[in-house]
Amino acid sequence: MKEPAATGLTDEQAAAVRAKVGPNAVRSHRARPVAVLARQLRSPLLILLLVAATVSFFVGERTDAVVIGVIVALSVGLGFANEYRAERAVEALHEHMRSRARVLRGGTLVERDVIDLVPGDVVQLRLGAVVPADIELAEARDFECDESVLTGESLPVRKNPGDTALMGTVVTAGTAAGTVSQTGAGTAFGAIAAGLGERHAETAFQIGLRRFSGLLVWVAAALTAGVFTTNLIMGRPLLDAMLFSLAIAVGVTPQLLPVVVTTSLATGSRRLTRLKVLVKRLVAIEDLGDVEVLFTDKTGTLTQAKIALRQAVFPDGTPDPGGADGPFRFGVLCADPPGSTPLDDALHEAMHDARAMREWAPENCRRIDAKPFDHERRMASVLVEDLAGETRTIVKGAPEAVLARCRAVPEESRRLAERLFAEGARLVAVAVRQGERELVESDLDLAGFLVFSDPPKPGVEHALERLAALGVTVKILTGDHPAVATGLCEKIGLPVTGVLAGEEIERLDDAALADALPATTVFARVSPEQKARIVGIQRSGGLDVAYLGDGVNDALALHRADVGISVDTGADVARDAADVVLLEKDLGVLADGIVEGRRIFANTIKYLLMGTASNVGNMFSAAAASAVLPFLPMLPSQVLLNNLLYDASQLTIPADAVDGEQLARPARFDLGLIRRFMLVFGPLSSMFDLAMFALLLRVFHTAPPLFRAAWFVESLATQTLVIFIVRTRRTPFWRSRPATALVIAVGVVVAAGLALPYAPFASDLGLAPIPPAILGTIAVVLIVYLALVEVVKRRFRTVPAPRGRHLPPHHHVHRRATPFSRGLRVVRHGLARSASGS
Ligand SMILES: Nc1ncnc2c1ncn2[C@@H]1O[C@H](COP(=O)(O)OP(=O)(O)OP(=O)(O)O)[C@@H](O)[C@H]1O
Ligand SMILES: [Mg+2]
Repeated sequence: MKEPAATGLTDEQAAAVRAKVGPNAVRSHRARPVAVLARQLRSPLLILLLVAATVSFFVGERTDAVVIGVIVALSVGLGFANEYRAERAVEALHEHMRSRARVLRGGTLVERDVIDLVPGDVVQLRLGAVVPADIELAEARDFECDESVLTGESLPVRKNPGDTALMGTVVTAGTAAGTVSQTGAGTAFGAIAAGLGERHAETAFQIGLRRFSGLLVWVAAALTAGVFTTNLIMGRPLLDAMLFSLAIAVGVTPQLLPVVVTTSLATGSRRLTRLKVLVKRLVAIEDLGDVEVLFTDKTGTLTQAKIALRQAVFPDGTPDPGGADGPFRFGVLCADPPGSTPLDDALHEAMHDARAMREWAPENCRRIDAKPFDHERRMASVLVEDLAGETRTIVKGAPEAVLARCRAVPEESRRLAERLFAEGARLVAVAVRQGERELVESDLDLAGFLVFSDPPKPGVEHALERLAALGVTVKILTGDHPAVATGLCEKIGLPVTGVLAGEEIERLDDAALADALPATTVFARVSPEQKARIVGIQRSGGLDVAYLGDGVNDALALHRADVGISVDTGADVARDAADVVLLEKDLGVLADGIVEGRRIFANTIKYLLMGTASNVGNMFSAAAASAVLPFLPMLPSQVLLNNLLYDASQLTIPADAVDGEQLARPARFDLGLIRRFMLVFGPLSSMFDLAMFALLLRVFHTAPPLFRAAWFVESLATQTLVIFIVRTRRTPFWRSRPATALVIAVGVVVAAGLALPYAPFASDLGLAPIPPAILGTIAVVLIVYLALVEVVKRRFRTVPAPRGRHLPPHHHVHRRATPFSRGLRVVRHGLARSASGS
């Protein structure tokens, strides 16, 4: 077996093992061009079409077959380019967000990317961390893991030395260390993640989209079969009938749908990055848009987190000048090293400022023992020995916790604490016990209080107003005192309907707590577990819950929330637990993120409504016309070209602007609405097409090339221009301004369609130039059609979105798997290292 766990592996040994067993990854996030291309070609329709075109090239119409080939290649290229770009965006996100484990390498504790772990590595685990591999525990102190991601069991499981902490589970209590026994795909977690496939999780929205595509597949199948048989009955050549019906089927199916969704998400993530919001998984943007309740911690979100020591006072309230026996000195002696907690940092800062006038120096005291600050106990204590050899336990922490351990607390000190709390100060009590040789935290003497200030952040009021306007309820979960939290709420204009303190929450069972949630704005003096419990109970009530926090004490709640949001400068367990990382801790950018999520949703719906309303209608008309006309209303290649141009005009929809009123509430996918939309607007647009046919045949007596050219232009113009009406619920539609990109794209496409019949290669496409009289007719038909859609769309105005939980299955596995994915860069790095190691 391997050498003792105490020193772990060296980096070279680890690299050698890794060369053999591979990285600790459960999936890969590399954008692979071949895979993306394969996805574009996966459609059986396209393959059938290409086969038919090839056959026709050899036995029949050569130009038509070539044109079909070119158009199919163009649309595959279009889909490929867009989807590949989106995949690259995902890849870039991953490279931003590596997660690190604490591992012993060559006897020293270092941080390494989780995917670099190998069997034999000795790893340390702490509260809130995701277990980075299967780890056989050598030591464990009060250690518990939440294994629900593997077992579904939500109660934490106790782990003792000899047990295995399982990859992907979350440490809910205690600390532990042990040796990695299995990594990556060899773990249970790896097996589950692998079973879900390489690609990211489908959101509820994407599931809805898939159902919707399923619906269209049926429409397409029915249409194709119908068109094919009628065309055969009408005596058209088999190959023509086949090509035509396949082209219609291609026209009906929204091939670009997946592309539009991923492009929307990628565009959204780029915009958010500019706003200093990083999303770890693209789909998290959509989750952001659904947020209904936001829990947030207090420090740094609502306050400036510029915590400064305002004053130190003796128990009777007189100021401490900073002498050797005052609370200030004791507080400094009890502070954890810089960087541990904001309060201690403020103490270090204050000491630095006041250094010159001190007759004592902390260096003159020797630290014999220490219990660092812990969010559960809300206290820190040390045992120190001064130059004279005198020993002293110093305890500092939340006044409730410290005063409970003092032997006699004067009534005036309690009143003093109450008063300071009411003023909104962050307050810490300091108490000492002299003479003992070991650390004793009872029968203390109160030395005084340290009063810290942490002013509200400017701009918070405005951010809260925005969130309220977005329908998001904000609640505070803080380890601080209730009076401080409510005082702050008053200052920043957050109406407080109710306050619950940790002790009271402890006494409530889940049902009672669930009942209390709606009326409670402030949860104070809550422990890390309580934060997570509150988030969990709020979620089980059916609302989408986000949690914003940056401390070690926030990690559990971040894991539990639908959307975990942390801050770049926060504790690393918090950052690892989050889906969204803010580069600046600011509620305002969060509102931007929520808006972005909803914008993407709204734009995708636009694309769907467009596809069903006009595209399907057009294809339907073509099918119907082929049954009554003596010739094909459009050649198969023209159907495809028409569809390609239409698709191209739709590609800018992800960048379109969305009306404010549509962003005000989270929206839910409503298949019913889309179906109704299709049933009303499909026939409506077909009616106009059929009227156009009648005019072309009866009034203008057109020959096939002119007939096809006229209808090509009319159908392209109606189906693309209608976007300006469908994209907004406002009437008249011009009260909503579309994005310039959309206007340009649609304009260019319509112009191109209009120009085609006059192009030198028009006859190759089977089109003839359109005379002015027919152009005029097209314009009239177009205007009447658009006007009618404008009127009818009002009927679709208010459809209350169904609410309720919608997170798809395996959401948590996908989310937990994010850090364990391997990208190009990381793999190369690993190879380079193992090469140099050998
Ligand atoms: N370094 C420290 N030493 C002693 N006591 C501390 C220290 N840091 C915090 N406390 C006490 O513990 C309480 C809870 O702090 P904690 O950091 O758990 O709150 P929190 O939930 O992070 O608060 P917030 O919501 O404001 O971020 C504080 O109000 C304070 O009384
Ligand atoms: Mg905090």
